[in-house]
Amino acid sequence: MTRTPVNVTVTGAAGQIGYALLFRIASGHLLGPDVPVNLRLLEIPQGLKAAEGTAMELDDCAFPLLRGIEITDDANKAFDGANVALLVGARPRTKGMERGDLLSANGGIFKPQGKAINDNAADDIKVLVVGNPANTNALIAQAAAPDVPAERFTAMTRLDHNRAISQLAAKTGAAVSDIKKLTIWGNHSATQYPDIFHAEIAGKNAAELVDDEAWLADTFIPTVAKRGAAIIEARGASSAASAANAAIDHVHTWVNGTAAGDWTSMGIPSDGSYGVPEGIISSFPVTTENGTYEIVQGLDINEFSRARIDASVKELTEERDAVRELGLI
Ligand SMILES: NC(=O)C1=CN([C@@H]2O[C@H](COP(=O)(O)OP(=O)(O)OC[C@H]3O[C@@H](n4cnc5c(N)ncnc54)[C@H](O)[C@@H]3O)[C@@H](O)[C@H]2O)C=CC1
Ligand SMILES: O=C([O-])CC(=O)C(=O)O
Repeated sequence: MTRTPVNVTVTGAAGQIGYALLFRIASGHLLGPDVPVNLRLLEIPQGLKAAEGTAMELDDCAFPLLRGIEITDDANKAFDGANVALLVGARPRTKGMERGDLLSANGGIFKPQGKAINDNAADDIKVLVVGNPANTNALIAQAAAPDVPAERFTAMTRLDHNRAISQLAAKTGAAVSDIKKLTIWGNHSATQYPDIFHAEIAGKNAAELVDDEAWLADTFIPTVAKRGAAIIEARGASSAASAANAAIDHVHTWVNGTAAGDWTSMGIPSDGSYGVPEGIISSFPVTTENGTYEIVQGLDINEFSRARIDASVKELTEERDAVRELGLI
């Protein structure tokens, strides 16, 4: 049976994450090995030529699942009929830029893109925001799309999730595949909280196995939370392949489901669970099934975790208040 191709829109397609992402979407890693895709690439005018070059290379791969590529600088065209949207293009913080300037510059990108999604995307649209500050950019886009169910707007904390699994595997000597139920709470920023208190390593509680609160507080959490900065320091450029990989993981899990006995981390609009104010886009432990997700409920949050979740959530509410004051939501 021939399946209808899924329309996947990628913004910032000519950037470094775009370059690491598009080939994996076209080869079937985003949605599955039997799902054909149409790619829609959105760039600013200065990025169009490079996007065309990437499209030439995509053609040269002769991917059987890739049914078409469109390149545009018009958001309404890029999101027309989109089923999946990966919002990667963003305004990076430059020297001397205050946080308000950064939020306002990104508001100028994510508000019109949210509206274009609202007006043009397919009814089943799923949005992942990668461009930083990812959680608040997702909130801006979501607020500009009142006709789209809010839960379709998500922000990427899967890279943090994967980084935390890798660090925990290195500490304990466990295989990555033996680590389950790890959680990233809060913001994709240095305040994020990677939580191993409910995580399991080959079925045993990870925090009990590690049994080293000083390592948790002084090594594990800061290493995961500041990994992005460490990559920039080492590579001279920010994470690209690992960020693209996490974007693939995020959407693949959302569409195809979490494994039994495991969960993942996604930045999603809070429903008030775990005392996180309703509406802000914060990372939670979630299970996914049939293209929908649910927050894992009933976890016991100890004092160590509570203080850290609250600190990251406070930062998110401050970012929300700042974009509200700027008239962006
Ligand atoms: N959530 C996460 O875990 C991570 C997020 N990031 C963020 O992802 C974003 C992209 O990173 P890179 O690809 O390395 O940046 P990059 O600078 O290489 O590429 C960004 C691209 O976006 C384009 N762009 C800018 N404004 C646009 C607009 N309005 N519409 C369409 N395209 C637009 C630019 O022309 C450029 O080609 C950054 O904001 C970065 O901070 C990076 C790593 C991890
Ligand atoms: O700060 C950046 O652009 C990179 C980033 O988000 C990360 O690697 O986690």
